[in-house]
Amino acid sequence: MKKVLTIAGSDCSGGAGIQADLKTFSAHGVFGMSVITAVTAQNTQGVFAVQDISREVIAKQIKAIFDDIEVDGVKIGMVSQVEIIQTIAEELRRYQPQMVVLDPVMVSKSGYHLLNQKAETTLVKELLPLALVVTPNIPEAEVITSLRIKTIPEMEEAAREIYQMGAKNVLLKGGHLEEDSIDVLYDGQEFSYYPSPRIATKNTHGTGCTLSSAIASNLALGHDLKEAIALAKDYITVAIEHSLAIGKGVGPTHHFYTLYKKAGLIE
Ligand SMILES: Nc1ncnc2c1ncn2[C@@H]1O[C@H](COP(=O)(O)OP(=O)(O)O)[C@@H](O)[C@H]1O
Ligand SMILES: Cc1ncc(COP(=O)(O)O)c(N)n1
Repeated sequence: MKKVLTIAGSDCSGGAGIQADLKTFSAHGVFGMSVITAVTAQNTQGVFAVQDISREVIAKQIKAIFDDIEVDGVKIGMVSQVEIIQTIAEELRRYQPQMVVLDPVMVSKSGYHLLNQKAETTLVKELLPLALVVTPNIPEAEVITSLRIKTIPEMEEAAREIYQMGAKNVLLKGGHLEEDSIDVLYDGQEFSYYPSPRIATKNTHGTGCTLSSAIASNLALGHDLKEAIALAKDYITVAIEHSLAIGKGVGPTHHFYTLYKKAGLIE
């Protein structure tokens, strides 16, 4: 069985972060592992508190996994602050995993800064070069590049800029566009496009976490990057189509729709 690791924050309400990542890994038939960087108190309505985990304990979690287990894929999500980013970067430089997907989580859908703003440049400097692909959403790409992004050509321009900052591949996600939800990949040579019609739902809590974990799973399973992204895009589209009206705010996506359907557990 392939083994995939998420390095991210805990979302107690189960829609985003570590919890979304582990559900995504399970739905892909890979063995999920987690290094927890922070514990958040959040739900579908907002983020109410964050307790960062100490850099020592983060480093020891990474060491405990890599010293013992062969890791086939890594996804990085919420990393909070400068010291935590430096610790993760140091450990990854030591163990050198090849299949790293970096989701540069900055602000929650409810507007809470999950990444200290002082750490934005550290994230780019330290983690971007270690990743095979970085998956910013439009607001994150705007922070990284200082560009304003509203159209596909503007997404292409931003993806080029992020590539020039040291990313091997840039997948700029289009969930925040007004029209269809088109994700744009730039590999330094050409653009590839992953379109889907916009699904009319407010329940998109954890979509970015889920997409990056699905890409990491597909890479671990042996797919090349373009294939891994295409399959992950299909997975997130089904997960949003069947998203769950749980809680009073922005509900989570459905990780197991296809599996449950095949098993006859849902109509
Ligand atoms: N309403 C929607 N309909 C269809 N796809 C969507 C929708 N919202 C987001 N997506 C897709 O979900 C994934 C996550 O995108 P996005 O919402 O931009 O990321 P984030 O959760 O980091 O803000 C992308 O593949 C995007 O195209
Ligand atoms: C612990 C944690 N990590 C990440 C997100 C971003 O979630 P989204 O994918 O909805 O932007 C979150 N809300 N909480």
